[in-house]
Amino acid sequence: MSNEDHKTSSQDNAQPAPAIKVRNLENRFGDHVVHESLDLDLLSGEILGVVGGSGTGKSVLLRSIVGLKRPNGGSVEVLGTNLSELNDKERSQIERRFGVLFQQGALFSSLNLQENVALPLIEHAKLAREDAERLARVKLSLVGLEPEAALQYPDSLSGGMIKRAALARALALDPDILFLDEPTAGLDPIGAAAFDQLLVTLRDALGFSVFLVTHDLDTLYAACDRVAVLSQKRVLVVDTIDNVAQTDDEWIQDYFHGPRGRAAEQSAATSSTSKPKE
Ligand SMILES: Nc1ncnc2c1ncn2[C@@H]1O[C@H](COP(=O)(O)OP(=O)(O)OP(=O)(O)O)[C@@H](O)[C@H]1O
Repeated sequence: MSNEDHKTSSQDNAQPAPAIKVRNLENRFGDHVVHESLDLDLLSGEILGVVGGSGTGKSVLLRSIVGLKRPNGGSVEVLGTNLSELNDKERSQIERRFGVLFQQGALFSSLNLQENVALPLIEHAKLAREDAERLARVKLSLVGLEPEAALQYPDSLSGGMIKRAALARALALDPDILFLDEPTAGLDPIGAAAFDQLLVTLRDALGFSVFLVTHDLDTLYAACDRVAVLSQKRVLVVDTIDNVAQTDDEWIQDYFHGPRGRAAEQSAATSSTSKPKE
């Protein structure tokens, strides 16, 4: 079944152009085909959760959209522009509209937090160091870090603080689209829930779109407007979580209706604060 078959009825009504439109995507490494005829839209302003079994190509999909892997076929349109038709300069202009947070956080350990967040502002926005660091402190407070954290180094911080700082850096250039690869991996459940809530709050306030690769069922329930499941080299289904969970597929049934899935569903049902707006 294609993505088109799974559109919710609200999507059939007038919708803004998708932030990202992936069509017929193919990715392979040698003979190993990872994606084939993969279609997916990231709707403007939505938080889309991308899930699938290990090795189904979630990270490769993210990397091929943000320009870290050139697809072997198909097209990726970002904000109405087909990436394959751009020269290097045009492409880097589009890529500046992306914020990316990888699983490891990837902060520079030799720089304190404000220097880490200031770096893209100095390198890409060409701000003077003092202005960049002032703006970096604003970004750090936006993600809920206290002013004292600005001068701390990554090694002295908790996992949750590092994720927040990495998020502040991903937001440094006011991106239109935020890409997150397993943002809650390694966080305790309370830290992970706080991160999910922060993501929803920032999306509501700033209006960016979010492409979020995750294994975290709680994140899917708490933060995602829609969920895309990767399987058999393509997107098997993309829809609201409730509709996805009803899809007749062995992996989906195990994932959503196994013990962890039931616990996440129950926790989402009893939570009064974390559900994003439809
Ligand atoms: N640079 C690479 N060279 C060769 N094969 C690769 C490379 N990157 C990824 N792959 C392969 O592509 C497939 C998809 O990898 P990917 O990391 O996207 O999976 P994933 O769905 O994100 O998995 P996980 O949930 O375990 O992180 C895997 O079989 C992986 O081994």
